[in-house]
Amino acid sequence: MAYEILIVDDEPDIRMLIEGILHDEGYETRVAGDSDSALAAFRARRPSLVIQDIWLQGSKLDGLEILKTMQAEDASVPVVMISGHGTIETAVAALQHGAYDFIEKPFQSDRLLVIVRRAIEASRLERENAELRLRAGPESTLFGESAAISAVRSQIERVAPTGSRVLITGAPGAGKEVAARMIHARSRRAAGPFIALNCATLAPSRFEEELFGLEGVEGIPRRIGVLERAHGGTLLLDEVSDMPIETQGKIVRALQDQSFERIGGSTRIKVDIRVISSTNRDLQAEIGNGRFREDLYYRLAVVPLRIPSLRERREDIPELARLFLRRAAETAGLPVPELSVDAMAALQAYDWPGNARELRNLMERLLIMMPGNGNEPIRADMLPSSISEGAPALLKFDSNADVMSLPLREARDLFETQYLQAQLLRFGGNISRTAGFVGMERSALHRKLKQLGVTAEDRAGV
Ligand SMILES: Nc1ncnc2c1ncn2[C@@H]1O[C@H](COP(=O)(O)OP(=O)(O)OP(=O)(O)O)[C@@H](O)[C@H]1O
Repeated sequence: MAYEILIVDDEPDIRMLIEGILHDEGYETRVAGDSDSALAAFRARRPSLVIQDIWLQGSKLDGLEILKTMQAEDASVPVVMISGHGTIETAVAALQHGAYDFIEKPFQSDRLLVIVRRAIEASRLERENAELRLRAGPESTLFGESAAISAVRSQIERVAPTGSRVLITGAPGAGKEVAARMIHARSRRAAGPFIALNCATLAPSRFEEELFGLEGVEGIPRRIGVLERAHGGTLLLDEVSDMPIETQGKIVRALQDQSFERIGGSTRIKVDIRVISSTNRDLQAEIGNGRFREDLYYRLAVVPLRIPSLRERREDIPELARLFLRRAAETAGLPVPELSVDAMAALQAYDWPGNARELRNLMERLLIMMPGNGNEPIRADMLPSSISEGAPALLKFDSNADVMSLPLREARDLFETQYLQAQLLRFGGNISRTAGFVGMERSALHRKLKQLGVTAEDRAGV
């Protein structure tokens, strides 16, 4: 099947020129001259790629706004921007809004074709990767060597075989579902099903049918709910705080009796299920404002388990980053790239509001977008600017010409300060582990930090 490319440019000559170049290479094309027709074409049939001019005369939206709209509707279609002279800043903004690349006018046809080929290949790999990930099955081991995640793992080992209900709390993307799968995999129910119900994405009107199923009547087929499907195994109620309050009352009863009726049915169905729930909200507060039933809370939170955010365990970042890169490379059939020291330090200094999920997505994107397909190490300057800008000052040391104007003692103090700040950041501010790594006694490190004026705040990296 030929790839189809949508060309959006207000100048008919340029559109024809690009069409000609692409047709010669066997690509199919569609064209649009303004934002309305561009978006209509995009919505009518997804192209394999969009080539989008930044400046469009007489168009409702400019190229950047069209890009944002397309990305919001379907980020899997790569967009290559065309910029005229003096619009490089806009082109950079386009990259930040998800454009794959940009090409400056006037351009050589070879250059355009290289970018087009690469963009299509990258999006094909990205799609394949997502499919393979689904097939490879989800993660059921919480990786990481920090004290915080090791403590979570030992709690899991203890609680898994008991069959107790567990309430897992933690920020979005921190690994709550991985923890739930780990509990299931290490329980006596491991051979039974693991069913996850995401309460945040389910429409309130569909909730009860999804949970309890439907007794088929008069032409409506019978539907089996998740409570029945999870029989003999584990049911994860993901984002449980989003369950409608009326449904909460019904699930309390089902949990108490380990039995329920299908909607429209009158036979009680007995099940044997372990329920694990997860939330990123404060359920006590939800109880306080009447959105969550207290009796359900006490039934679910027999054993509470908190998954710490990634920024509370920065030591785990290198292992997780390498793990995610390796997984992505294996599924894409590409070599596993190294992460340079400066890239790793920048990753460790970043706060990861999206937690492990954000790290995983970034590693997958880097692998696919990298030049040289994994043969070169990933450097800090290849990371998004929000991450590379936060890299510890140490990394800029080499290019810091000012240091050459300092006497040796001051230059050494500056180096030691930056070096120790960066090392403390790697170890989450933990003095003992930092001391062990840099080869100093704990007390000597304390003295040194005091002498250099490195404060507790610098140590925690906040
Ligand atoms: N410690 C870990 N080891 C391995 N993979 C992890 C770890 N933590 C998270 N992941 C991966 O990060 C992604 C997000 O994890 P998960 O879905 O468990 O987060 P979550 O806390 O349930 O998120 P949400 O609150 O959005 O439901 C998944 O792809 C998961 O495989």
